[in-house]
Amino acid sequence: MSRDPAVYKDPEKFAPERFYPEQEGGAAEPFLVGPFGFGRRICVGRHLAQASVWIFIATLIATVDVSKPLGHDGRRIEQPITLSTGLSSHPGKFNVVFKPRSSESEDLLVDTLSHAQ
Ligand code: HEM
Repeated sequence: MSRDPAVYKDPEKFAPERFYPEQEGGAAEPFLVGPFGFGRRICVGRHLAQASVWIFIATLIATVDVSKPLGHDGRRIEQPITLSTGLSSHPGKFNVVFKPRSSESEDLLVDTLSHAQ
């Protein structure tokens, strides 16, 4: 459903801006509805789940740089991206480096984590 070329232009491409409204220069492609079910038994936690993912991603991209790991030769290690198939699809294992953007970012993350435990 999420990769139907009749609904999504170039559906395999990672293009979050596809969901922007037309007034903001986007294609206004529809948000997915399937992952949380349908009808009267639709997931009651969907708003909490979506808000939690939003906060997590926003925190991550605001505070850390995410990059490919370096090999012994100092070059970035390229890794194949694989996806499982089935009822839901998960990415296969790959390594990344999370590096705080600044000492302030690092302090913020450490402080936040210490309150979460
Ligand atoms: C990304 C996270 C989540 C996904 C993908 C997800 C997905 C789903 C799906 C597919 C269903 C079945 C809907 C159907 O039968 O049509 C469901 C049901 C349900 N979910 Fe979630 N869910 C998520 C997070 C949560 C959270 C955070 C909570 C609670 C805080 C929650 C509570 C429930 C409950 C109670 C049901 C049963 C609803 C019913 O049968 O009336 N879910 N969820």
